[in-house]
Parts: sequence; structure tokens; C-alpha cells
Amino acid sequence: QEFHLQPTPQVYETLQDSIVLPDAYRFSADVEGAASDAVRLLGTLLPDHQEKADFRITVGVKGDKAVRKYTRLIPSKAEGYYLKVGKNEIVIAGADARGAYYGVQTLAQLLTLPKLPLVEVTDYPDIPYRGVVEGFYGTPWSHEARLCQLEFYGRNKMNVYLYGPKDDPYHSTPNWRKPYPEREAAQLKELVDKAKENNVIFYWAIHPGQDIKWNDEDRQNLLNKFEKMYQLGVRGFAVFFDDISGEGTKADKQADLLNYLDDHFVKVKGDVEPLIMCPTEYNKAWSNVKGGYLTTLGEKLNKGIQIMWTGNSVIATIDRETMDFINPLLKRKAYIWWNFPVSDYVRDHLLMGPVYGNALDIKDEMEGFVSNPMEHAEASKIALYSVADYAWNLSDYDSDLSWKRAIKDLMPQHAAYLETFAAHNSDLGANGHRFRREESVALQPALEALLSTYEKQHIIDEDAWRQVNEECCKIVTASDILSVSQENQPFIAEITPWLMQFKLVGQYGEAVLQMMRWAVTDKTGFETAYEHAKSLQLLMYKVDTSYNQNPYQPGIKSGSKVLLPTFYALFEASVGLYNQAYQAALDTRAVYMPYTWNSDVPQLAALPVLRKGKMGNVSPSNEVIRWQAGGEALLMMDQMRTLKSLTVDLGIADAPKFIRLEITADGQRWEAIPLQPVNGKTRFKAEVEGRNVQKIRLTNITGQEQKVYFKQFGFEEK
Ligand SMILES: CCCCNC1=N[C@@H]2[C@@H](O)[C@H](O)[C@@H](CO)O[C@@H]2S1
Repeated sequence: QEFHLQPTPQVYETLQDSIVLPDAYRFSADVEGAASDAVRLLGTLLPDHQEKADFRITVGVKGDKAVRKYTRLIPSKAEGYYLKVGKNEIVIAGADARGAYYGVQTLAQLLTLPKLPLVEVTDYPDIPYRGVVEGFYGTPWSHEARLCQLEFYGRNKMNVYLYGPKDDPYHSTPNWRKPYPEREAAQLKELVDKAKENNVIFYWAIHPGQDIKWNDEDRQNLLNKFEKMYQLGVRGFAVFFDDISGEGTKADKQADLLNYLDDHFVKVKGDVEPLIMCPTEYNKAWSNVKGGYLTTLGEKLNKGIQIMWTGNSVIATIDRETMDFINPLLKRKAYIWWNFPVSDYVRDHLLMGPVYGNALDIKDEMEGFVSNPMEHAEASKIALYSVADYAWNLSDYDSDLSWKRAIKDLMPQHAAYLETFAAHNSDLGANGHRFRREESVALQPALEALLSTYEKQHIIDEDAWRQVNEECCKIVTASDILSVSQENQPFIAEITPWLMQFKLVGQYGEAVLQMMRWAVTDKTGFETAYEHAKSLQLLMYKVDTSYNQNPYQPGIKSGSKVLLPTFYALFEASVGLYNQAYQAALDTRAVYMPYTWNSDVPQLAALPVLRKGKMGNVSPSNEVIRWQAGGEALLMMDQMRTLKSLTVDLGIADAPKFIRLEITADGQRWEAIPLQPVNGKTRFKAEVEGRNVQKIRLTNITGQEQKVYFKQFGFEEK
């Protein structure tokens, strides 16, 4: 794969010639000036300079004497730069300090080549603010992981890291009013310093909305906390009002508070970035334009305040229609919080696939584009690399080429194996947001040909069979090599359970392919392959029920969209053929799912139901659910089943007043079962010990819409 600068530069001209960098060069720059970051970075790349030397290296910022004669070549865009590598000189001229720094980052990439090519690069970012918001639910990133991320952002010309982990108690209710303890404060200071070193703006976000009081005391509490963070070196601030209900959701109150902070903190300090806010209505699906929330923000919020938006829904790709909806309402360009590759609503999946689906013609419509990543910091880098590529230069963005480069960047030595892994671990599985991604794309035609030929004509498409078998061998090989790779140990530690599962999927595929081969030609060979496949199914189940047992989407899924379902179908088809050929009665079931869920409450309808042993759980949601009057949610069994326990948690203490729970054994006669408080808060249990049920129903009986949280709906069979 030929050399490619990252992110893709706006204009890149290379003369078909190169030089070997001399070890002596003359240096001219205003080392104390605006280009000091650039000079420092350059110092880490090149040997010390000499006074007397022919080769000259010049670094500066527009206006510096050193680069005066290049002024007209410097793009007049924030963070832009002009880079030239000539026979006897290197010039880096930035439109501003960060531009000069980025010019050196580009030179750093050129210096990794065997010989330094003669180039002229005229470059600048399309989107002013680009980077990452650590805004997910789940285990916040470790301190080490964050330090490593900041280095990565510097190299990929991302200029924003927004600190807002939902589960950090000092970021959110109730401790947002308290200063960080000594240790945490020291770590944040270290992060701020590391961010500066990499020319990343470190934004600290506060999430006060769940319990903020609209009074002077809390206003002062917020100012005090910002002041504390300012003393730690923070120069970027955000206020999040997302995922809350109650008093804190009022637009005019939010706007007054933000304007106050803008006037009495940001403008007073003078060296703080524009304030960012997360609205409560942060996507179109949840906004009620007539209600005036967004228009109130758009009208009342000081013009300099940036407003975030996730798009037409919580998890959505961004296009022109999306921006044409929101920008007029906010009376400014929205600042996109893109919810990918975040996986806190599909925690049993890794999202390792390409970044695709965002429009390439909307560079002038967005103020910012930041990605909300997975709790797996290193694994997120594949997507983040491409987010950096997209946000820097939309029109030249190529999702597949960028994805391949991202993989090479993460593991240069084992890129081929990582690509095999990433190709089959990219979809999310069924989820409440209905957001899906392509998976196993390259192998799909062979899988489809193999399955349809076999199911319809009971014959093997030999070419497809060979391709699939080759890929299964690659999967097994890649899994083993990656699992012991020393190339990026933190990354391997994150994905190890998925590597274990992935290997089993590959082995299962091999066994099923053998079953197809012998179903009607070799009875004992088939029976051995069948036993092996059944044992692999059990091993996959054990991995899925032993690792990552979080209370939301427990388990380890791999190849779950196309690969494994195809193998399951081929397993069942080949057992069917064997049973027919030998009048046998082997169990054809590969995997079965005894429970199904559906609902006429839109935000509940697509929630998947997950089985773990004898437990059934409907995947919880992070959102505020608007449950319409009379709205129902139904859990259906594939047959009559005897229950042991049933738990419901809707995040409200008086659930029994709003929601009726009923069971039926025959689908006709329903019986209401009282909800009894379990923990004196919002969790309830229904006394169903020993009851035979076919269906369980939850209904909103209040005659009006209720706002609840769908935190838990689970049962256990006897
Ligand atoms: C407009 C910016 C506000 C977005 N706020 C969000 N809060 C939640 C995040 O914490 C979750 O990680 C995300 C994905 O589940 O969903 C929503 S997106």
C-alpha cells in the first residue's frame, strides 16, 4: 500500500525526487515565538543543528520574520500550514501556532520514509474542532489510556479532548459541586499538561442537570468548580444537560446559566476556549420543535457558545438534511457529538469496522465533530483514526482506505491479522437504537453462495466452500497470533476475550464445513465433526457467559452478524441431510432463543432480549423513555415456562402506580401481579415463584405519557 499522509492533506504535491536529510543544517526560527511548540516537536525529530551548514530548516508562524517570504503560500485558515521539502531546505510556515505544529507532525510522517521526498503541502482542517469526547457510560478510561490517547490526537491533528465520563462522580450528580480529591486532581493536571504538549485542547465537562438548583448558590458552586479546574490548567469548559429529567431541563434556565458563565468566567479569563453545551434535546427524534426548547437556546444563548448535537437520533450518521434541520434552530453551526464507536448500549460487541455513512459535502455546516468512543481505549483508535481523517478533509475521505490505514497504524507488524479480526467484529447486533454496521463484507458473497446452494440443492458450491474454509483458517491463525502479540499489549488486553471467541467461531466454521463434506458420504466422519461442532458451541457459550458479565449486555459476541449465523444455518442443514440419509435423529438445533420481546412504545420496541443460562434480560436503555398512555411491552416465551423470579426497575420509586404487570399461561386469561419494592428505591419484584407463564405484559395504566428509565426487566426460570 503506497505511502499516505494522515489525515489526508488538502493539497499534496510531490516532485518525483527525494533527499537524504543531511546531519548538519542551519536553523532559523523564533524559538520563543508562537512556533515554540513546533520547534520543540521538531527538536525531537532531528539531530542538533549546526551554525555553518548549507541545508536550512525554517519554522515560523505567519508574520514571523523567518517565514516572511512564504506568507502568500500559507493558507489563511485556522491551523493551516505550508510545508516544503526542497533540495536544500525545509520550510514549515503555520497560519498560527497549532498550524506550525501540524506542519511538523506532517514532516514527522515523511521522515519515517527511507528517503525524504521533495514535497509541497498546503494544508488546513475543514472542521475547526475535531477530536474525542469521553462521554460514554461504563468504566472510564484509565489514566495511562488517556495519556496515550492524547499522543494519538496530536499525531492525527485532533485538537479536542472533552472529558465527560458519565460514571465519574465528580463530573456528575451529586459530587459535581465538590473539588476533585488530591490524587484525581493531580492526574487531571497531568492530562492537561499532556494535552498541551500535543496541542490538544483539554475540555472539562460538568453534568449538573439532574440536581442543579436554579439559584445563586448553585451558580456559585459551578463557578467555583470551574475555577478549581482552571487552576489545574483547564482552558476549555463544557456544561452537559443530557440524559436528565425534571427541573434541570428548562431551556431558559439553562441559557441563563450558560450566559452567566460565559460573561463571568470565559470572557473574564480571556484565555479560555468558547463554552460548549450539551442540550437536553440533543437529537431530532427527541426534540419537540413546537415546545420551543431548541429555539429558546438558539435565541438566548450568547453567540459564542457552541451547542452539541448527535443528529437525527442518538446514534446516527450525519448528512446535509441533518444540519439543515438543526443549524437554523440553533442560529449557529451545530457541534457534532458523533456516537460512534461508543458501545455502551451493546457492551458485548466491539466496533472495529470502518467509519462510514457521514456526508462528504457538509464541511461548512459543522462547528465541531467529536467522536464518543468505546470504553476500550486502544480498540477505539481504529475508528478515531478515521474520524480524524474525515473531519480534517471531508471531500477526500475514503472510508475503506482509511480503515486499512488505521489498522496498520495501530499494529504495523500484525496489520493483516488485525484486519481479519476487525472485518468480522464490526456490527453491533440487535439494539435499541436500531443502529447497525456492515460486517464480514468481503466474505459475504461466498457465505451466501455456500448457504443458498446447500440449503436449496443440497450440494456444495466448491469455490465458495474453499473461500470460507480459507477464511476460517485465517481466523484461527489471526486469533492465536494476536492473542500473544507484544506489539500493543494494552490493546490485546482489551480484546482478548473477543479473540478467544473469534478463534472458536473460526474452528466452529471448520467443523461445520467438514459436516457438510461428510453429511451423506462418511457417517463416522460426520459424527465426529458433529460432536466437535457441538463442543465448540458449548465452548462459545462458556466464553459468552464467563467474560464481560456487565449488567447491561453481558458476554462476548464475535462474527455475530453474518459469519456465525451462516455457520449455524449450515450446521442445521447438514444435520438435517445426515438424519435423512441415515434415518437418524440428531438434534439439529445450533442455538435457540426461547424468549422474544416486542412493544408499541417506540423506544422499547427494538431492545433485544438476552438469555444467560436460565436468566432472561431485556437489554436496558440509557435514555429517558416516553411511555405513552396504554403503551404495552410484551415478553413472550417459545413455550410454557415456569418462573422463579421477576425483577423490574423503571428508575422511578412509584412504578406500581404507573405500570401494571400481568402474566398469562394460555395467552387468553391475564393475571395482574403486584410489584413489591426490593431496595426501597426503584427496583421491584413480582411474586411469580412456581408460576407457569407464556407471556408477561407491562402496561402504562395512568392514561397519560410517563417518563421512565428502562433500567431492568429480568426474570429467572425455575
Ligand atoms: C449532544 C450531545 C449530548 C449527547 N449526550 C449523550 N449522552 C449519552 C451518552 O453518554 C452515551 O454514551 C450515548 C450512547 O449510548 O448516548 C447518549 S448521547
